Amino acid sequence: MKITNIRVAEISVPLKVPFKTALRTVTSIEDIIVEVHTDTGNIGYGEAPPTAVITGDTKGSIVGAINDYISKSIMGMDIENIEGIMKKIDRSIVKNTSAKAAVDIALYDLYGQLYNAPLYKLLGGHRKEITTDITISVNEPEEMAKDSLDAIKRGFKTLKIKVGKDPLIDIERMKTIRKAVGYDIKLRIDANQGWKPKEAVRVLRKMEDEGLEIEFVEQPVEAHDVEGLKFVRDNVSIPVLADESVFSPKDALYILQQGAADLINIKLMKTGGLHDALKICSIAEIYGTECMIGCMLESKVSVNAAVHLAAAKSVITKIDLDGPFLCSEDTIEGGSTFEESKITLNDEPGLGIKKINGLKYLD
Ligand SMILES: C[C@H](N)C(=O)N[C@H](CCC(=O)O)C(=O)O
Ligand SMILES: [Mg+2]
Repeated sequence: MKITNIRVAEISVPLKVPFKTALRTVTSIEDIIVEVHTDTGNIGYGEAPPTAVITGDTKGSIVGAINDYISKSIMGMDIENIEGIMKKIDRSIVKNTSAKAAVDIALYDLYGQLYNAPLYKLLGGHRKEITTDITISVNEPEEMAKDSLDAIKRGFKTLKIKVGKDPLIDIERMKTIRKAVGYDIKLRIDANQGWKPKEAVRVLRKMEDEGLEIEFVEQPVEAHDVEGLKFVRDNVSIPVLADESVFSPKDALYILQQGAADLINIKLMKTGGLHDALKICSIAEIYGTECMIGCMLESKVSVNAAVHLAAAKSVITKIDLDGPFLCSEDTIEGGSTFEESKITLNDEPGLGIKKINGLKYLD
């Protein structure tokens, strides 16, 4: 099965409500879709979101990296040699992890098709169903409490609450939400780098003293501030999860060697796809550290790849794959089924994606 063509397209899907974090506000998913075509007529699908504030990747840079560097480096190669292909991609251009992820995902889709097996079975086959949280955007406390109750009505039992805007209001946000939802619902928080280390310790200790039962705090301080992350971890009881601080397997190793986090958030758009995400799983296992699998604002294509990884690997114990639940429409036929908080895998080869509607090709 040899690579004969790589096409890129745009997909646009409005969100149900604006997605707001300490870093940005977004109203629709505007992602790049990749199709890898082969001499056997098979097509592998991938996706990349332009999350400039986190990965540095824009739509233009994703398309340029794929067309001008990645595609050229692997054209004509055999899918059977996935290891060789991944080495070529890695050496074709530095950084550009979202572009690399889109192509990597499409190639793993083809790898599954080549061996007529669903990807999660090739990668480990640990389970067939996973349960995700859903994100509550950062807003005024009352509005967030209402959004939380709405999410619970939709069937979600774990909420990921965005904070990191203003420390005092963040405490108010969590008090109001906990009061509204009670104690049967798990609350995890994501500050998206919004606090300074000492500020984070003050806010989190207050949340502990108030008995708010926070499952973990995600990325309390700036991405580069590993020392600050460790300071937070050493001074609060709430477990600390590293998100923006960990892109590559090397980053994961460094964070764990420094003892700077209790948990690692793996996102395919940070690792450059499944190939390096698998390495983080192995590193985390060696350190006895559990992982979360997360996503950016992605639709069902790349989230499906993350679903397959999560289903394959037992070290991934926390799931934040709510991208498709945030979308107002589903333009993708096939793949895993997203119902309430449950994501169920099917046994179609690869990712099982049949067709993507509404694509605007860029060639
Ligand atoms: C969508 C997911 N639940 C999430 O919250 N991801 C963010 C980054 C999303 C973005 O800004 O595109 C995160 O975990 O930081
Ligand atoms: Mg995060």
